[in-house]
Amino acid sequence: MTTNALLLANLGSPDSPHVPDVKRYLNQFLMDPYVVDLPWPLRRLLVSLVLIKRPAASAEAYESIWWDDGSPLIVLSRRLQEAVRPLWRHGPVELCMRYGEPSVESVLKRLASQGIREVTYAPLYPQFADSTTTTAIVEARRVIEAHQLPLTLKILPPFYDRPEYQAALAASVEPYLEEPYDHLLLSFHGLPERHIRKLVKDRSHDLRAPDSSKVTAKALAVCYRSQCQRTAELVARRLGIPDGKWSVSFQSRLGKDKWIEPYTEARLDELAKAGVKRLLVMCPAFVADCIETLEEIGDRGREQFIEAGGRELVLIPCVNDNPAWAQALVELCEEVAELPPQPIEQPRMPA
Ligand SMILES: C=CC1=C(C)c2cc3[nH]c(cc4nc(cc5[nH]c(cc1n2)c(C)c5CCC(=O)O)C(CCC(=O)O)=C4C)c(C)c3C=C
Ligand SMILES: [Fe+2]
Ligand SMILES: [Fe+2]
Repeated sequence: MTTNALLLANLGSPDSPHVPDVKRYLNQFLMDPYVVDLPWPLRRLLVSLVLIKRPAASAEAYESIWWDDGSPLIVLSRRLQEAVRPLWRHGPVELCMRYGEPSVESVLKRLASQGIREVTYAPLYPQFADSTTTTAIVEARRVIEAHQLPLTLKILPPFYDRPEYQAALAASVEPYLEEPYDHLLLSFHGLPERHIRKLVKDRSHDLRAPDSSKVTAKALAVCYRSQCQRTAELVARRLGIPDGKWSVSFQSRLGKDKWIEPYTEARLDELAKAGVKRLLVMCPAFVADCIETLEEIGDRGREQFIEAGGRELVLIPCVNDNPAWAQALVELCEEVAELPPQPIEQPRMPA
């Protein structure tokens, strides 16, 4: 194999937890047509309205979780990069972020200038969504085309059901099951239902389905909610958690649209009211802890659960830089790197 760089791509964070940086980051993020999928004038209007109050609220949330060496998402992604480096035998291992720094553009340009010609590109999202996977791929292709970079991309597909990932995920949860607990909640990042309806052609596809067993392969390939449900079923089965002792929910709703359900906020109340005292929560839409896990679940969610009558909420860390996850990621990426170059598909256009 020729020199093949591994490029890990995650979502990104603001440069600092201060309002101007958070506002710039939110503007870049929310103006992405794969995230807020409205025609430009409407998107601009809606995002401008969100940018009146949200930057201050988000800045306060970022401030509360920020580490000495930066945003947890970035620091943990860097640590993963370091853990992967000695395992990847084919070339350099780099890290980029879809929003903020280090940008996809700066890293791809640097790789090309170093003489790299092949890049294994790994969007670090276990489940597929246009607002994460597609936009990460479209941005890399845009950069290559705009700067005429002599790079071939080999892309890691979503890996929610891959045994390598599932084993690493389950191993990260196992120690938390040793003490008695009442329930395990798997809280995934939410998504407007519309994002899924656009992709699933089958009108009878059920966006409320309590399990993934009846979902067709075609729908599963593009339905984020079904992939989340399948992720949870596989990990619960692997860990031997009985049905009824685990459930799925979706967090981080923004705006007034209908997002996929059940909402995590509602589930936290329901579980406390149903007598759950010691609740474990894991967040398998994320491979690195971030504002969504540490602040939304670890701080606000915990407070809400206890106010509703629960006793303890234990937030299980993401796979982060666990050696088993670094090894699994390398195995998944090696498989992709060994494939012949993929034909360039036309990316699906937003909105
Ligand atoms: C329309 C809004 C949003 C969609 C759709 C969305 C999808 C989505 N996001 C992630 C992963 C992450 N999101 C993070 C933060 C975050 N997400 C949104 C909005 C949407 N996300 C906002 C406004 C924010 C910023 C924080 C806030 O103000 O609440 C993060 C963490 C970033 C960090 O710096 O820590 C991640 C990771 C997924 C997986 C997803 C769809 C599947
Ligand atoms: Fe998000
Ligand atoms: Fe959030």
